[in-house]
Amino acid sequence: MTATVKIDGVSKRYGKVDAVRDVTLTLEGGETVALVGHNGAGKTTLIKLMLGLIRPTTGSVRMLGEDPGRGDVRARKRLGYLPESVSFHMALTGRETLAFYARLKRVDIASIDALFERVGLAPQAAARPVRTYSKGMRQRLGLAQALLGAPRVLLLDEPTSGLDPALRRSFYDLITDLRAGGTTVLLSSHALTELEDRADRVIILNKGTKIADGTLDELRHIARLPTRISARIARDAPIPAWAQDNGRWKPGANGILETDVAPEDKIALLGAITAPPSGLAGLTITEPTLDDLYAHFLDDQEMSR
Ligand SMILES: Nc1ncnc2c1ncn2[C@@H]1O[C@H](COP(=O)(O)OP(=O)(O)OP(=O)(O)O)[C@@H](O)[C@H]1O
Repeated sequence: MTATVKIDGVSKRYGKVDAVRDVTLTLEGGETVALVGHNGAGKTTLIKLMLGLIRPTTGSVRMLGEDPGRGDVRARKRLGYLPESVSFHMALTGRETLAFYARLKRVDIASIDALFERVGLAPQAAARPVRTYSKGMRQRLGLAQALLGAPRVLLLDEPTSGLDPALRRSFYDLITDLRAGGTTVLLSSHALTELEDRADRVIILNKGTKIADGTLDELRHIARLPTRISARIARDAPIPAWAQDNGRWKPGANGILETDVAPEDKIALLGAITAPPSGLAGLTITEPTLDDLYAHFLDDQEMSR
């Protein structure tokens, strides 16, 4: 993989507000990365720095090897951006809107029909004024705009907010195709649950500082949060020896026994309870979710202040 985005020691200060503080990160080609953080954590500021819309107070930003702040059109063409709230001219049709952005980006207008198809906007819809569009259709048009010129880096700010589940699914299918084609996709979002299976890597920002960066497995490894094991014993089986350890197992609903186990003890415990005769009728293993990890890293940072 090759690095497409390199941010080195970047800070951005607005008056007395440190919107981004000393952030260093690298994104690779073909990687889908989730950028998560509370409101005001600095996500949009970081994206604007990557686009060259604002300049860092200190540090350097390199997008595809170039400084995005130089405003070089060729370099910009290879970046795609979907802002948090897309606002289009309501009187223009979808096709006119996309043609306008294609001209701005100096992209061949002949490519826009394929883009409409790619984001799932029918030709009849493309011929209608944007004011008649639903929120989902506007978001699709926004995505088509971001995809103009087949960017190698795509920066999407809250791309699925307000979309229904079917639209979200088709949105993520598109992201999967882009990832396969080698595009770097950065998704800024609050929707942690839906990102869990979609992002290769998660970056957590808090108050402008990067507090975690890794795959879900890496973050789980660092956080050392316990895994929950829920075991159901077969009704007609005698109570197995392992289930008699009242210090470990707590009774849950419907006769299920539950315990939280530390990462280093998990395999040994699973081996012990599944060894025949286990008496088990069911077993559920729940790893810490992205929500749990997010809360953990935020607490950790607050405690170390
Ligand atoms: N142009 C600006 N002038 C002054 N302060 C700003 C400006 N832009 C952002 N900030 C401040 O910088 C901090 C980070 O804002 P930013 O918009 O980057 O956060 P965010 O993580 O994108 O939040 P949200 O999830 O609410 O969109 C906030 O305290 C915000 O008020």
